Amino acid sequence: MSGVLIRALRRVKIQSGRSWSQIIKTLIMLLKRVLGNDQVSELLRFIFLGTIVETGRVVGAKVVSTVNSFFLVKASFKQGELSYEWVSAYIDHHKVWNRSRTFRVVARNAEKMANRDLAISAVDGYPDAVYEPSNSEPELFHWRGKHWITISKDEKEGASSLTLQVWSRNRTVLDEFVQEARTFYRTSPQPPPKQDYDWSQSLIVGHFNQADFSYDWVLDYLQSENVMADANEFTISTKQTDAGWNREDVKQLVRYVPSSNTKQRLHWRDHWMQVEFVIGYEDGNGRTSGGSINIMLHSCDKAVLGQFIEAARVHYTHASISRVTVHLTDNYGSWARAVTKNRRAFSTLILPGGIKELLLADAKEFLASEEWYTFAGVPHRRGYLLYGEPGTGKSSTIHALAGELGLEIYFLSLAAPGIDDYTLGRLIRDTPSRCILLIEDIDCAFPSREEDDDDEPLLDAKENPIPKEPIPPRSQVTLAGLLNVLDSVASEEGRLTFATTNHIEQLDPALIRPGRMDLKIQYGLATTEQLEQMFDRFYPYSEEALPELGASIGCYFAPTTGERLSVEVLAGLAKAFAAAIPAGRYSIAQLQGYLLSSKNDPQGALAGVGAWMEAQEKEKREMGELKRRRRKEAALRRAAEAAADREVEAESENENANANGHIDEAVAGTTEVAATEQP
Ligand SMILES: Nc1ncnc2c1ncn2[C@@H]1O[C@H](COP(=O)(O)OP(=O)(O)OP(=O)(O)O)[C@@H](O)[C@H]1O
Repeated sequence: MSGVLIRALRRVKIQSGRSWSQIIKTLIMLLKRVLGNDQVSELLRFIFLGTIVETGRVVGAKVVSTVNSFFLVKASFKQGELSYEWVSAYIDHHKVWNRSRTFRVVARNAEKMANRDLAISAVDGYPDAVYEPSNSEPELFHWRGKHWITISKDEKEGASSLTLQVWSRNRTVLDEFVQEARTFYRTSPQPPPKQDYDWSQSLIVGHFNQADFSYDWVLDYLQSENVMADANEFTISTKQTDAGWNREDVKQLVRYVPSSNTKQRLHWRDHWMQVEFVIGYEDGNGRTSGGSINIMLHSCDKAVLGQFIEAARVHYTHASISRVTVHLTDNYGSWARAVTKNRRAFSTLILPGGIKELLLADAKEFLASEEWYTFAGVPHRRGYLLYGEPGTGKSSTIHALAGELGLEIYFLSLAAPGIDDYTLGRLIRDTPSRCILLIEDIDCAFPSREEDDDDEPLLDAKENPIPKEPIPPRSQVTLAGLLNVLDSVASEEGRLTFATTNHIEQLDPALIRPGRMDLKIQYGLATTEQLEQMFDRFYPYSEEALPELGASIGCYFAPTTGERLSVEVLAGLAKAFAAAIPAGRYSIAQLQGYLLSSKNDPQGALAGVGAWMEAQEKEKREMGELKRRRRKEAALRRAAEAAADREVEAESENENANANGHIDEAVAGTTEVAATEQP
């Protein structure tokens, strides 16, 4: 074709100076010649037809779009939006995609699926084949039998979208559709899908940190609600301190603990919620901290979160009636997760007359008189110091009292790692009002404490007393820091502070003055009265006990005759037992250990007590001997080391002196040489 054009152009000669009419004529003539060519005219016909078709298509599309916008209402829903979940769940429920002929086959546990039609369920404990429609073609949905809706889905990893075209001029159909999808989603008994999106814009999200007490309430409550019922990812633990999540298996050896960042759904009082467990890190003592529970409520009513927290708190408090909660610190100076112990009945304490009653009455009176304290301008706090021999019941009293008063214990060891003046202050501020703050072995914290109560000075080979080794400070807490905390405003909120020590004489008087330690109670070794009470407690008599079942609580037999021991015989044995043991010689803990060895044989217990005491005395003597020997060896070693150090020092002094002498001599020699060399 280009050849034809070139030939035609060659025939035309355009000379300068010709008029425009001649040029036009020439061009027309040229055009005629070109058009006269068959190939050119064919080409032009194609161009013309193409233009008509394209124009028709554009006009048609314009008309369709105008008609669409006139007769259709369009809406799109993006993944990550709650509205997308409503519509997705709703159209899944109406099996809109079930007509699809394109599937993605996945392996799932179909038992809990909302749309089970799409699963080939084998019920053999193995995952089922589940058909997920992966339709890119729009589907026509005849909604409510009268409205046509075209639904198309654009599937993209994490960014899918749905587009709806409602065949109606009226937007109210779309409104009704969305409203119905929303209601369906909200009231559906099916759990909503697990979500990774940040929906804090539309839903209420609550974070409960492990360091906060609400964490314990929520954790306890969720356990009781069996929130892990449909979980399938666990960490298996045999530690009793780990929270077990299988409600029926509380006492099982193996515990199922949520794995890191597990998400669960829970239907709570008509609201769905997503519960996420973020597992903390374990410190050197095997305690975890830094974990949290995040709860996303399918509601945007903050009151629902409030109701949930209140329900958790009430449940926790109620459950605590039969147990005592003890909060412990972690390695970073924060309160870590609490442990709970069965409550100890106050009546099981064996203390000399009146002490229990005095303590209980004092604590109750204190807790009940907050107003009076405010009125009198006296800080509302009370300190108790329980001191005395080990194993005499100091800690047991505090635990029993906490159970009796329904208070939680915040246990502080001043020598624990991570506890210094600063963290101590923070810990105290973080405890709630109305609790028991327990500082055990308060004397351990300060350097004044001596390891040994044997005051007899040790002598070296020349009978000179050997100085005692200074004991390094065990705690980073200073006395001033502790006093500050005990006097702080944070301690004035109805807190009972209990401190225990075996060495009251080593405590600074400032620490135990009234106002800091208001009531001091001495715990001594077992008195005759306590011994008798203890025997009674170990071997009670019960009318209800069935002798035919053999020895049991409340029913004992004489090993020789096989006769059941009457209440009078048991009382006589108790008196004889108390009389056989010298008062103020053994602690209740020691005697408890002995009696446990003949739990069902009170006569045997009485008969064997003499031998037991002998063994105790022998052991005590041997222990005393061993301790003295060790101390002596250590002292001699220290003395030998000190002597060796002195020797080394003396030697080095000698060497220095000698070296200085040589240098002086050398210097003198040089002078001499220099003098002789002079001319
Ligand atoms: N007075 C008591 N009444 C009842 N049980 C007691 C008594 N004293 C000791 N026990 C028992 O002895 C064991 C140790 O008691 P506990 O820990 O209360 O003694 P403690 O005085 O606090 O000892 P430590 O000073 O060594 O801490 C516990 O099992 C407790 O049941």
